[in-house]
Amino acid sequence: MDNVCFQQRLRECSSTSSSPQHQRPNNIGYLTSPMERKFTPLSMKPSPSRRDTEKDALEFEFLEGCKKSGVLDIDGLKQAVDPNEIHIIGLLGSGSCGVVESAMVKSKLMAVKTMYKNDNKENLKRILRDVRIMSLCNSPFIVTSYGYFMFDSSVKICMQIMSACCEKLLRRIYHSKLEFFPEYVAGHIVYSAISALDYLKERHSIIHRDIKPSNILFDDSGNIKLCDFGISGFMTNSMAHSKSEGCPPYMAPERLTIETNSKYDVRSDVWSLGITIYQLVTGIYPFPLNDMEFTTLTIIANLNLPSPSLKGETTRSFSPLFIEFLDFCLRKDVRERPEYKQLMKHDFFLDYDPSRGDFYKLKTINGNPSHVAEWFNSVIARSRCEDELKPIPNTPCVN
Ligand SMILES: Nc1ncnc2c1ncn2[C@@H]1O[C@H](COP(=O)(O)OP(=O)(O)OP(=O)(O)O)[C@@H](O)[C@H]1O
Repeated sequence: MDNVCFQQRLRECSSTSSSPQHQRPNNIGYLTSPMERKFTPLSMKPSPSRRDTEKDALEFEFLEGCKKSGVLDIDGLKQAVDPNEIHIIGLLGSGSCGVVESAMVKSKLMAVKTMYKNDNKENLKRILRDVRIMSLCNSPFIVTSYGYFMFDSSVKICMQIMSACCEKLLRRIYHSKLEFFPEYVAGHIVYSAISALDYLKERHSIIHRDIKPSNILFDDSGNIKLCDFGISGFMTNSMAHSKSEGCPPYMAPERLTIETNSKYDVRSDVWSLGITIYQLVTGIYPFPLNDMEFTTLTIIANLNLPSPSLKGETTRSFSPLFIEFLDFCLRKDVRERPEYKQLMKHDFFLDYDPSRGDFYKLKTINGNPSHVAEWFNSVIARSRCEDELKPIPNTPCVN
């Protein structure tokens, strides 16, 4: 490997705006401003001297999208909704691109994600991707979109409301000194996330590219769904061809290396899921994190250094099947890392497939009925809401 290129790619990654300490747009507020409530399609003709065809295409897509703005599909009923009918209740979360709030819309409780538009092409690309992919998807393992609103300076996506993301749960668990995610919950997350990722790949040729604890959501019934498609990409010949952003600490080694970062496939999401699961069950991000993100990324990208493994875990015990499954996901050399279809044949995955009847693991564990919903609700009951905002030491702070 050309060391100069490698170092350069690592520096790019560690300085990206989607680094763990995401930068937030300074115009984010909890409340919807009166400006946003008024829908006025933009006149977006760029001046001839500053013509950028890609930006023109994005702005055209935005104008086309405006035609469907304000039409929500709520429980099978399509209806035109006035932005004034969005009654914000409270903040659910925030990310690099905007805020997510709970809201009542036409007597339906929803999550409304507001993303702020600026002059930056990448910002518009990200917003449009999120809108487009959310509208496209129909999977029990992906948060459902009801529709969206487009305004001059922002876009709102109205979606199914979930109860908490894995990151918030992990923070609650850590600060209340509860047991980290049990293996059977990890199994349920693996089953749901891989089903969602496989659906995205097979049905829409989409790669998620941003798998991390904050993008995996729980509802009160124990359902697990993926969200946040802002940096997802469309693949050609099963390969992604853009060196798009992501969250560097969860990026696969091949995405950190200059020769391969613009040509990778869904196996990079397998790695990110592996790191996420490792963190949820041990409570620890598996690489040393210090002020120099560059150092962390160098360790991840170095194929000669060992991968994290639950084999060495001394504080908790895990089944050999789970350990093996995670070891497969965390193979540093992408050529040795399995794709979804291979992982879906692994016994650990199959144990959590509800269609397997008596073999379905969540029916009984040690003879006792065991449900993810019970676990989730007991964590919520036994921990404090304010802890969701407190970071965990040595863990990427992604939101
Ligand atoms: N449908 C939802 N229901 C409940 N909470 C949600 C929902 N969608 C998102 N959230 C919360 O809001 C947080 C931020 O959402 P999201 O990741 O979509 O924003 P983002 O700006 O794209 O963030 P990122 O910086 O991770 O890319 C999530 O981590 C989660 O806690």
